[in-house]
Amino acid sequence: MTPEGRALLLEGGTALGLDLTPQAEGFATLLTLLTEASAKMNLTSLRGEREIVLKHFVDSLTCLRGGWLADAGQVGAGQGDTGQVLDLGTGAGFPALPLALLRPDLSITALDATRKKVEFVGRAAAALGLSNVQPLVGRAETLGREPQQREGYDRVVTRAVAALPVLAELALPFLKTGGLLVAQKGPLTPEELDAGTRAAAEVGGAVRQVDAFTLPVTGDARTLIVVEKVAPTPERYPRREGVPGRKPLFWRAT
Ligand SMILES: C[S@@+](CC[C@H](N)C(=O)[O-])C[C@H]1O[C@@H](n2cnc3c(N)ncnc32)[C@H](O)[C@@H]1O
Repeated sequence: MTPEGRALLLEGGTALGLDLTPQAEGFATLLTLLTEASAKMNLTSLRGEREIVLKHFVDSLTCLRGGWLADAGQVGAGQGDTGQVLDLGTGAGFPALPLALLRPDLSITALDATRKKVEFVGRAAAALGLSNVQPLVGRAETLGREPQQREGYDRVVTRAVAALPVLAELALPFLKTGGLLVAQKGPLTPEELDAGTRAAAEVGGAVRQVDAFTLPVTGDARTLIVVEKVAPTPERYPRREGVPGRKPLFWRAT
């Protein structure tokens, strides 16, 4: 990472109230791994140090806004003191890898349907010495029905994966009652929020916060949506693979 890239990383962190100095070397290694791997396969659309630092690294860490992940281990008392976090649709490891660098106390499962992306996340986690990241390949619709996955997590984080009604159906089955979905999105329309609120209620959730803000340095619009699981998800959800995206609850497919 160049001195300019490091300065941007630290500036972005400061804007989020985070001192990233201790993790700067880890982020530099991740930048190298991502750049090398992207030259060989289609891992991420973002290219170039500035974009990766701001729109992958700093953007990923905005899931820490509001402190919703601070007490992830407190949910489901008696299950150990490590918060179980699922990153649903992690892609090349975002937000899972930046989050794991900052929060060794969290046990993060990085799930994606695309094997080569998950394999990259596993390789990157090993190179970074992150023993708190577990890669998982598969579709959320199917894994969310497996007994060892369903209701297995304190938090689900997810960045840039789907419309809110789709996220609610895919994510809520993974959460213990009392757990939280922390969804990172771009701008959110009132219509999407309305459909997402109704979809969340259908699968056992309630929207707790909608936090609209701008990404440090770039000024891009972002929204962090927090949904609490207040009741078990009905057995019929999630519907079979592809259906939540094709026929979203209370929403039109995009
Ligand atoms: C636009 S990418 C975002 C990746 C990453 N979260 C990021 O912010 O860079 C969306 C990812 O979600 C994954 N995905 C979408 N629907 C999924 C599903 N039903 N189950 C598992 N992964 C899914 C895709 O394979 C893709 O890698």
